[in-house]
Amino acid sequence: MDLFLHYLSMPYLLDGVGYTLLITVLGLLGGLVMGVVLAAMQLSRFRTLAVIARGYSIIFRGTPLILQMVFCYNALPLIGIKLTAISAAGLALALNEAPFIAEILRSNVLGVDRGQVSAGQALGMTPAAIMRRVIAPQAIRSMVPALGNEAVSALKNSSLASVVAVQELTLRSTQLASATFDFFSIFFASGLMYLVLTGAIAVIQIVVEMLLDLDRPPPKEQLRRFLRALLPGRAVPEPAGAAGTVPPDVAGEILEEIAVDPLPPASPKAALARPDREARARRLAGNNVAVEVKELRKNYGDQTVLDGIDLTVRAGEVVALLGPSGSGKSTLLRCINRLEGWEGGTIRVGGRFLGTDEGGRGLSPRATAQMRAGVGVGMVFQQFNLFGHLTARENIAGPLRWVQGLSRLDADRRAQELLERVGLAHRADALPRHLSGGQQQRVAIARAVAPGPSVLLLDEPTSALDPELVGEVLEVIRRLAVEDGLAMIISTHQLHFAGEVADRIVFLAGGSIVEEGPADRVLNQPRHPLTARFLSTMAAE
Ligand SMILES: Nc1ncnc2c1ncn2[C@@H]1O[C@H](COP(=O)(O)OP(=O)(O)OP(=O)(O)O)[C@@H](O)[C@H]1O
Repeated sequence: MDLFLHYLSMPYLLDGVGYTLLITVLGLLGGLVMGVVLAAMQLSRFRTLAVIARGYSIIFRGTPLILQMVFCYNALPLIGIKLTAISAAGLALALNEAPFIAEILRSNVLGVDRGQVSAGQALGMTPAAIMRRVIAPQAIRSMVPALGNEAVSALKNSSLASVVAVQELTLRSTQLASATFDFFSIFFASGLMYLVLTGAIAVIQIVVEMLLDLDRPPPKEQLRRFLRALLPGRAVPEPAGAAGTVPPDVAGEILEEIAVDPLPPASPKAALARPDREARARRLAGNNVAVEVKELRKNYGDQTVLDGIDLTVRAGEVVALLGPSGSGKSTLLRCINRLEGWEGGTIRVGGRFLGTDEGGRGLSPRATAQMRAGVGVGMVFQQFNLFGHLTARENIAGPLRWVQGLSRLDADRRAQELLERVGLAHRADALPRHLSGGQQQRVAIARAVAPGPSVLLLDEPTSALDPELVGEVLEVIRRLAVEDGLAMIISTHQLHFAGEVADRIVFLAGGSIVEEGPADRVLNQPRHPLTARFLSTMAAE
């Protein structure tokens, strides 16, 4: 035992620990930097870069680290790069770690819900802003455990540096054991030193995970969890109310969450029924054109999804898109917002060709995003697509700061105003996953109208909701239509709502508009047999 304690505090071995740490840090930091570059290359639009990165991964994941160490130390000098043993070992470890770290980064970036990316695009965020504000914060949270694993394996792999005579812990332990023949005490002491180092990595991982935890509890509870994670076998006293019973503040929160949160009273304007439809139609006919779609053709592979669509929507007009599933409603909305490209025809929003310059040449994703924000076209998605790591308030205020350049104060004020308007001011600090579907969609609508768009596209805004939540969302949309005078194109299966709110109904089937006209006329006296069949099927449901 004495010998064991002696080796534990022996400077010769402790120096070895220092070298071990140095190589590990070099390997991890270098691997992280190269991993980011490799991941970016693999995710890039440029195929050549992706192919080069993949080739690198195949070579460096597929060959033993020990050979890479020897290569860096003995072969690089042949081409004029002479490194010290420690630098060569650090470089080899970095080269070896890079493809593993790149895969962790890539898979976590791809794991972020694509709907949130579409929402960011629709809000006018540039690809860089989407990466920085939406993808990276969520990807980083989910990659911490895998990076912790990688750090532990890098630490253990650093022992291979002994092959190029780096005096790290394993080499020094072996040398000492060969000289003293006290194998057991020395290797036991060095094993314990490795355990302390990997234990420290585990502690760092736990702390980072806790700091990044979006549901982070108060500091006292955090300390208790930390101790419980460190001492899994030992009972750490639960605070009152933690076991079995729900503490009063949490119970209050849950009750608040499930409580009905009614919309504020409608403005007198919104409470009124639609004014005389014919007078309104005449007034709308004199308004500027908000959206103009001409001869739009869109294919997915061999399938023609939109086949020569012509559609004009005027400022303030509400158009309901009806049609059977697969008729192309969502695709049409996504094309209008330039979230999709197309094969033929033109689309103008607010008089501008979104995504192309005056000469018809395609703009970069960044320029398209800026144009989207400039023309003022908002979008609400079937699956809400709220940014999962941001509170309701931040979902609205964030894009106002990042895209419209508002100050934090102004953006927060506008977000609060809109949350009040959709009846959710009391849930401003809630994360999307703590809101019901109806509440999430109300926040998503508030987010879409926050920058004051002139055109709002709503893609089946209620079809992902439980029936009892549909009404609250439709009421928010109805009020927007009446109060704000936005041009709206709504794809919906809610016939009653379409009849009440829409000025015009456009019926799509097989990628073509087969009928369009005033909402009450189309709903009550459809002229095309497909419209009639669809309406009677929907009515029967
Ligand atoms: N990204 C895609 N890749 C390939 N095909 C697609 C893609 N998106 C849509 N489609 C196809 O395009 C057609 C139209 O789809 P779209 O979602 O626009 O219809 P929809 O009328 O909105 O349907 P629903 O009412 O069910 O949402 C469908 O046949 C669909 O399978």
